[in-house]
Amino acid sequence: MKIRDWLDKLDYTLLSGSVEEEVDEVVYDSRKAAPKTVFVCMKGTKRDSHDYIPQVLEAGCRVLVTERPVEVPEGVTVLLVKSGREALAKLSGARFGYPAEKLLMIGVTGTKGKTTTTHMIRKIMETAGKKTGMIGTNGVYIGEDHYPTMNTTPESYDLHRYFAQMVEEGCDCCVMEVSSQAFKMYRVAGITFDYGIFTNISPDHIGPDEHADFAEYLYYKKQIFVQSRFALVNVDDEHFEEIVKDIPCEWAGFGMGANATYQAENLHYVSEPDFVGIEFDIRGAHEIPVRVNIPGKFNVYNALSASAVALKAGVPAEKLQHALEHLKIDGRMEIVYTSEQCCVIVDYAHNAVSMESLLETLREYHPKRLVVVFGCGGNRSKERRYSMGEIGGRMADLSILTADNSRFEKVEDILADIRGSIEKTGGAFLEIPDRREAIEYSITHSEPGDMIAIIGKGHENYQEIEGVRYPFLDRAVVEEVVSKWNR
Ligand SMILES: CC(=O)N[C@H]1[C@@H](OP(=O)(O)OP(=O)(O)OC[C@H]2O[C@@H](n3ccc(=O)[nH]c3=O)[C@H](O)[C@@H]2O)O[C@H](CO)[C@@H](O)[C@@H]1O[C@H](C)C(=O)N[C@@H](C)C(=O)N[C@H](CCC(=O)O)C(=O)O
Ligand SMILES: Nc1ncnc2c1ncn2[C@@H]1O[C@H](COP(=O)(O)OP(=O)(O)OP(=O)(O)O)[C@@H](O)[C@H]1O
Repeated sequence: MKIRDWLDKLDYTLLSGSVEEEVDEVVYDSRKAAPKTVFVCMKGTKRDSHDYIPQVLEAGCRVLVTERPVEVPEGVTVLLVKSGREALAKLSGARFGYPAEKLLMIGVTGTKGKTTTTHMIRKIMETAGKKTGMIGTNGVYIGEDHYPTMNTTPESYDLHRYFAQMVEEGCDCCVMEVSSQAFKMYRVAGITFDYGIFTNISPDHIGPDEHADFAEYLYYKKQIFVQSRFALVNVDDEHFEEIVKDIPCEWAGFGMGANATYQAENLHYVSEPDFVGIEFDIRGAHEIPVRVNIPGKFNVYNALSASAVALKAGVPAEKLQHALEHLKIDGRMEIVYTSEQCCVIVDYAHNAVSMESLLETLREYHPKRLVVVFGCGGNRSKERRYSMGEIGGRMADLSILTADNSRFEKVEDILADIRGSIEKTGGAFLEIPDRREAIEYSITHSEPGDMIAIIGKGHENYQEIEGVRYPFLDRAVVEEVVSKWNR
């Protein structure tokens, strides 16, 4: 392979050397440089990898992609580009033979609901016999294999590597979460999504190393429209008009509003001993009644957009109905136990906005008592402790305060911060610093008809204490407690 073979989508200026140089790999970490690799330099948020060029050349690399002219020994090939990250994305696509073009690509962006919606789409597609790879916060799923990832949307090189693996393993489809940060950092540059979903937007991810302000956050989220053939947009979002302003692709709306092409009507909250979820009718472009096996009004939106994509992709209504009725998503409104006595839900809600919407939606099921077990992470903003404490006190019948990744702080100190705000509300609360004991207490002291929400960690399978991650999975603890308690 010659570097020339990977340059068809790249805008570059050849500063030295030759495009006839032999190559066999693209790398963006100097520690992986070797003979026949192309090293792509970029200015990161912490380091500028142009600084590693001497080590890279030492390791035998002969082709560099740089954002500025650099001094190199004669014969070294230097390709000058505007953005190293964008170049990495384009080169990686070429390196793996553009695997995304061989898959039905579905991208999901938005402040909330990305993980849930991608899981729903995968379940529906697989029920319809379409093998589907998935990439997002919970990791990468290809067939029975699962790979953890550092970011919601991994770096472009890794994305193309996973797409190639999906193609190799016979996937028809790939559904992935696309964070606004991914658009900003060109992780998905050059990819066209057959369907792009915009779930919703609210102020989040604004601050150092993320977005300067809400306008920038919205701008990057809207890139989904630039890169999609067809988009689905939440018509009920507070910012709907801004979202669809100057939208460059074909699109349809989903939501409860009459202007939605995929509209939800006749919504019912179902709470039966063996089924807790939502029922509604999809109206508009189709007329299909569905039952979704996870509770929460916001899951109507997640299920609607997932259904819209599936229906557009030709999935039969009965497959869609079957998939939604038998859903289970790790750590997202996951019903771990349900009986006449109580219903235990594990959810990832870990900030005030998601905690509030979660408790609000669980209230609609009219539980005898709504009990919430939660804590807050250590060495993070204290504001979260005050706001989550206030919401627990105001919206739950009982809050059980406990550990949640205390990191280098004492759990008791974190709980004291939460206590400060919960006390002001007059809401009932208990402090049980050990998370296992807190979960156990919530179940063994339940009253018939209780709904217990264990929140904050969702799918995370560890507790982070003083720099060490100890195995801990809320779901497993609930299952253990319930089996002991039922004996
Ligand atoms: C702020 C940010 O997004 N940073 C991302 C970025 O890292 P960076 O630019 O800071 O990297 P850097 O450490 O400065 O290094 C620059 C370059 O030097 C190279 N290097 C480094 C060391 C060395 O010895 N040799 C070398 O060549 C690195 O490989 C890199 O190419 O590129 C890395 C590789 O792709 C990402 O893992 C990293 O995400 C960090 C971990 C992060 O926290 N990102 C968050 C903000 C994020 O992306 N979040 C969204 C989710 C948001 C949501 O929930 O909606 C996500 O998609 O995960
Ligand atoms: N459509 C939605 N609107 C509002 N809240 C939602 C929605 N879907 C899920 N949630 C709530 O937000 C939490 C996170 O959901 P999910 O993981 O699906 O979103 P995400 O976009 O992937 O979020 P994150 O970027 O934090 O990983 C859920 O646990 C639930 O409490």
